[in-house]
Amino acid sequence: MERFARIGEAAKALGVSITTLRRWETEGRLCAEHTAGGRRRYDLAKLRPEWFHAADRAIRRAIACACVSSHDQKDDLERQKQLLELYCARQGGTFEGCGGNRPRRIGKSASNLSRQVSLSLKEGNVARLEDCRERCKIPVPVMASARQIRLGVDLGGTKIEVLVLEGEEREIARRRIPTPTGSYEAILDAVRRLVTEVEEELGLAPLPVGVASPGALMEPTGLVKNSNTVVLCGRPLRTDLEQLLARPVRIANDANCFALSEAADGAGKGDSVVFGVILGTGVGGGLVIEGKIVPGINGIAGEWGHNSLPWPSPGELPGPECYCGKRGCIETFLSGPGLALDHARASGERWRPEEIVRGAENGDPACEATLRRYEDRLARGLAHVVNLIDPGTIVLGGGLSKIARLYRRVPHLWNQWIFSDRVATKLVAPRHGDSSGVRGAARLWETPISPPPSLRNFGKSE
Ligand SMILES: OC[C@H]1O[C@](O)(CO)[C@@H](O)[C@@H]1O
Repeated sequence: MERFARIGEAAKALGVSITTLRRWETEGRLCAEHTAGGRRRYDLAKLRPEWFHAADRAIRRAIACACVSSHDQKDDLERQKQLLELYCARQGGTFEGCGGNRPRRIGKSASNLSRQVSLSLKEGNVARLEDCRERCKIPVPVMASARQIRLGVDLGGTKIEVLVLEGEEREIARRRIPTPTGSYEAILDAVRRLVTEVEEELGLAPLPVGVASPGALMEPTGLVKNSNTVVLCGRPLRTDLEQLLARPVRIANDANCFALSEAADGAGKGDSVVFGVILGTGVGGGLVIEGKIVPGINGIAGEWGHNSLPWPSPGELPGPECYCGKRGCIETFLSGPGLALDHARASGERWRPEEIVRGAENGDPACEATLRRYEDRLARGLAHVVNLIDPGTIVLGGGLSKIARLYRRVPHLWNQWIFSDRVATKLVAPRHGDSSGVRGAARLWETPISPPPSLRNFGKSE
């Protein structure tokens, strides 16, 4: 690959049009080099450093440190972290996140941190923030965060959606396409296309991206686990997207993003403990406490869909086979395919969930019986959730959350299984419908997820 590219090649490398590239140059966000003959060339090693530094990436170690001096500078800290994260992504590395604090207060860990920084400075591996600003000539997310623009991607089993949110509520762009089936690379490419198209159309500098995805990232490898979109399993989704998009990416479980969105400005707003449930191709759950996602030490908090169905009747045992290798998981009864399978077993008819719901509305006894079994199982499953975490609100999401009767019937049924004389938990429909996942993904850049345990100890002596 030629390092010094003509304008068309450089625009292609960045995934933008020539007009956008020219505008960035006029705005001083990137500079061209000049050949001896006075021709403009764009240095790809600066624009897409990850293509050129793959070899030394493996041996380089960077410590990124952001600091502010008081609590009311939280926004400033977040901006510094975004800048550092972008810098690391541009160098081809992955930023794992480190908090900033008042150095005076963090005492021992501060001195360990500064020892690590000076060691790395000696090794030539640390870039000061000023250096990052200087080197990140190409658009930085600081600009976006000043305008409070966030970009979320919902990477679902059936559709990929991109959303750009301005401020708290305003959706300024949205795109949705069917998820390409069968190939991980096709999924990555679809995300890249959607993100760059939407940014280009709005004339935005590359934004940091939040992604909602089924499953979780295995730490410390960052490989995906537990995704019902099985081509994602075992893949380094975050690193691959960071490299492809040349920017920092945060990924969280789809149900966690859904719960975050509904707790922030949706049906759970005002409640300190909100449990968000996905009833779709898969069944998942996310827990948000005081406005923050609780990811859990294994990254699986809320995954109630892979517990076995509680208080099973003999006819429900051992239960259908699950893709996770077990039998009788809640997901095998309460997902869309689970509902269809249950109806087919009982009636011999292979109907889709929406046909079963319509059938029940039109008085079909087999459809009515299927929905009653579904409601009873949902009540038992959610009773476990209430007994365990006792949330103020449970919000249902995913395709099956559109079944209106669930909100009337399930709270009557769950009383018998919940260990309390009175149940105040509300079961509610999502305010943002099936946009909640993508809204929560965009919010990943506003409410940082608590760092995994390995990073919580960052700066402490080993
Ligand atoms: O997509 C819905 C849910 O399905 C799962 O992959 C489990 O099978 C969860 O991780 C996700 O939240």
